[in-house]
Amino acid sequence: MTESSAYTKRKYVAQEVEDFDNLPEIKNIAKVLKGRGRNLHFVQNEKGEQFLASMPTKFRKHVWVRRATAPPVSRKAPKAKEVYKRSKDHCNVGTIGHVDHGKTTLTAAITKVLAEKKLSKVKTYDEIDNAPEEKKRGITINSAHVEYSTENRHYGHTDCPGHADYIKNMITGACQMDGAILVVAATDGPMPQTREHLTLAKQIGIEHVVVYLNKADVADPEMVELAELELRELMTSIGYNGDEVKVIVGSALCALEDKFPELGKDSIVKLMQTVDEFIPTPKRSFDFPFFLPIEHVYSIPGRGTVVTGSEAEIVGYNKYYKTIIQDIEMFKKSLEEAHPGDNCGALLKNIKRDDVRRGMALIKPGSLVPTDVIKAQVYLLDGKEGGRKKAMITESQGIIFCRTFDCNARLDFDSRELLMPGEDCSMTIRFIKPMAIDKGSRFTIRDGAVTLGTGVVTEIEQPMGPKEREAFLRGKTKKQKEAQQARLNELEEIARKKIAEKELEEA
Ligand SMILES: Nc1nc2c(ncn2[C@@H]2O[C@H](COP(=O)(O)OP(=O)(O)OP(=O)(O)O)[C@@H](O)[C@H]2O)c(=O)[nH]1
Repeated sequence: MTESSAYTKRKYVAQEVEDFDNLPEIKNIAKVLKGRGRNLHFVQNEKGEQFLASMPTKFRKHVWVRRATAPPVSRKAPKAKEVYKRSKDHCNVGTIGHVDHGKTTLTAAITKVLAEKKLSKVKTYDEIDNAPEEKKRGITINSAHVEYSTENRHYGHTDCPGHADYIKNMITGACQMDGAILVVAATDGPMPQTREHLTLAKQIGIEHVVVYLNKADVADPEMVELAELELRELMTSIGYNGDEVKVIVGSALCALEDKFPELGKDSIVKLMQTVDEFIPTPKRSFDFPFFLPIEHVYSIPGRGTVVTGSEAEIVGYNKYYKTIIQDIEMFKKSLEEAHPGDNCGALLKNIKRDDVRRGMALIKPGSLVPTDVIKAQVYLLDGKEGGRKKAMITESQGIIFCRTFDCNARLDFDSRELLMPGEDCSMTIRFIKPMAIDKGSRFTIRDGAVTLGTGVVTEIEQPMGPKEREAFLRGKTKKQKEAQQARLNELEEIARKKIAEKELEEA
């Protein structure tokens, strides 16, 4: 084959990759390419298949693509898409826990063990953690979605990242869960992200957690016992019933490698029996208009029913688009109708990839007016619960995480200036952009790497008018800032004294 014949000219649509938040693996490659005057682009062919290609910085619509990197063109008629059959109740679970404690290994092991009963397709460790399909489509690679069934239920399983840097993705992943499998390595016992993931799971509203005490193949019985004891204590301190929680001891790696069945395969069978028994299928509400929070091309559990051909609106981050739902898929199977709790993807008419971002919501037209002002009841975590030891002062800034969105906001307390750790109060929260949020939504407030508190929306207020918004975004004048700083110093002093007194009392 000559060099020139290795290229094909086709009308591919290319779009530069700009957001690397969920593509850390290619971020460095993109940097190197940039130095050479080339950029990474998502390229889409006539069939809608997407892949990544490096191209000169300038955007071009007609691109030369190496044959090897272009998707193979099948001469056969395309296979009819499998249809999702609703023969069992559907439940969303997932693995949470500290980095390297074995979440992905366990996810792979569950699919392997259930595949022996033809209840799942085997997903290897690499398929889950490397998700080439996801990379190709330019969606998140940090939390992976797999499906499997037991005799009783069909499961959507989200494997969350454990690393502290990816907490944002963990929150999005955990929002989809009706119950969680907490993975703890018996060799380490509970670690910082074990606590953080549990705290966040509790705040998001995950009431049912089953524990898999992993790596029992390399931990001696005393270590396993100690890890279990520490974990039960930790869970109690976070508000779970640590004494009653179900703990399954085993080794995901042994299950994956077909070694020591009593530690491996048998523990996975026991784990899934426990999940079946102790994580109840939530009652789904069909009465509300549909609301699907967007996580790139995936949607996470919503309410109401979505039918293909439905008109819909995309709202959030001060954007509004009208669209039509052309197709719905769940785990690559076609759905006629999406039900609340389905982990589905929707194909939307006349919507460009860049129009939509994580955190927006696909809703029934007119069912929700996005707002930038809400009233909420907020609880400030104390140090023992994974929060800060510091008090929070009115007019503080924070990042609000709600379903799949995160947005900067200002917190103005109602009728007080100080909120001590362990206390709660009502407040008005102003977002920097109108967001898709409704009464009763639960959210988490974070500041950098720390979870500050948790809240629930009590009222949806009218969005700010243009003048109010402009003033809000402009911030305070120099004089106002100086006056505020002086008051802040006074309040911080009061808070310090209060905390010192409390610590003295406790001692
Ligand atoms: N000995 C032993 N090693 C295990 C076991 N389970 C997982 N591992 C190893 O632990 C390491 C981390 O496993 P992962 O499954 O990637 O951990 P993770 O929790 O998914 O990690 P993150 O997704 O990065 O948070 C890998 O080298 C696994 O082979 C086990 O049961 N026994």
